[in-house]
Amino acid sequence: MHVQHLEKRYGANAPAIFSDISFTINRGEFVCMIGHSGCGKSTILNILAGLEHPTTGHVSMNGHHVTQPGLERGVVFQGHALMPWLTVAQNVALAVRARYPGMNKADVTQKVLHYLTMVNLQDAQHKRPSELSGGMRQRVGIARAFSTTPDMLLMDEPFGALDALTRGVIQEELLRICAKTGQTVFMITHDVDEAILLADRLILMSNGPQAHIAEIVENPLPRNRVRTSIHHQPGFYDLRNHLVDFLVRRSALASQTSH
Ligand SMILES: Nc1ncnc2c1ncn2[C@@H]1O[C@H](COP(=O)(O)OP(=O)(O)OP(=O)(O)O)[C@@H](O)[C@H]1O
Repeated sequence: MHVQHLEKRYGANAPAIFSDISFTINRGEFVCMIGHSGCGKSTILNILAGLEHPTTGHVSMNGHHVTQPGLERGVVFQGHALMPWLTVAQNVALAVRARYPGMNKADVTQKVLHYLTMVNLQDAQHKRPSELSGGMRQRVGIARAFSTTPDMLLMDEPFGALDALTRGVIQEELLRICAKTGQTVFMITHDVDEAILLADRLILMSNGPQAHIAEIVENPLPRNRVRTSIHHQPGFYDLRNHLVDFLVRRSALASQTSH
């Protein structure tokens, strides 16, 4: 996916929320975007999803301009966006059938159960979203996105509402899936440790308004990262300090110098 010179303004005379946002996401790569609230991360993700349009600039994937949502791009939102009248299993099945129209019923059911088990919701498959906690609903949204095996997974703070234990399990599952399938991912997170564990590359945004990309950092830690031992790996604390220092100090400086 190529992202070129994105700028977003709400109103002709309004200041840009962000400008000149350009980056590439290579096939099989896991890219995280980090930045303070309001710098436009969700808006950028929505543009990559085709749900919003930039004021200027464009996004292309597999040689086509992204202008609308597509099944080859799976989105996990902060809010889960489930159909309230369908059960958990039916919500996931709906997505699987949309993505694979010819798949037989038994295969759909098996796929649904596989991804619900991944997020530990196999026992809740016949419940409706209103009967679930917020974290459980979020896990259904994650299972639904994974179940469609999209070319690119777009995730806007997908684990923010989860308890630490579930979060860890799903992070590890995500790493496993990515290693196995070469899944391409663009993810927004506020969590520095999560970004270091998951991302091959980190895009650091300056503060808004008129936010821009302050820095793109390659993760120097090798790809076989493991959550429980990553902090013992050489280079972990250097990277962590660099990111925390950016968020605490340099993100605001980067924004001032751009004005
Ligand atoms: N429809 C809209 N009209 C006007 N301003 C908007 C609209 N949507 C978003 N904004 C503004 O654009 C800016 C960026 O919003 P966005 O949600 O993309 O930021 P974010 O970095 O994802 O924040 P957070 O981390 O809090 O989710 C904010 O200042 C927001 O108020």
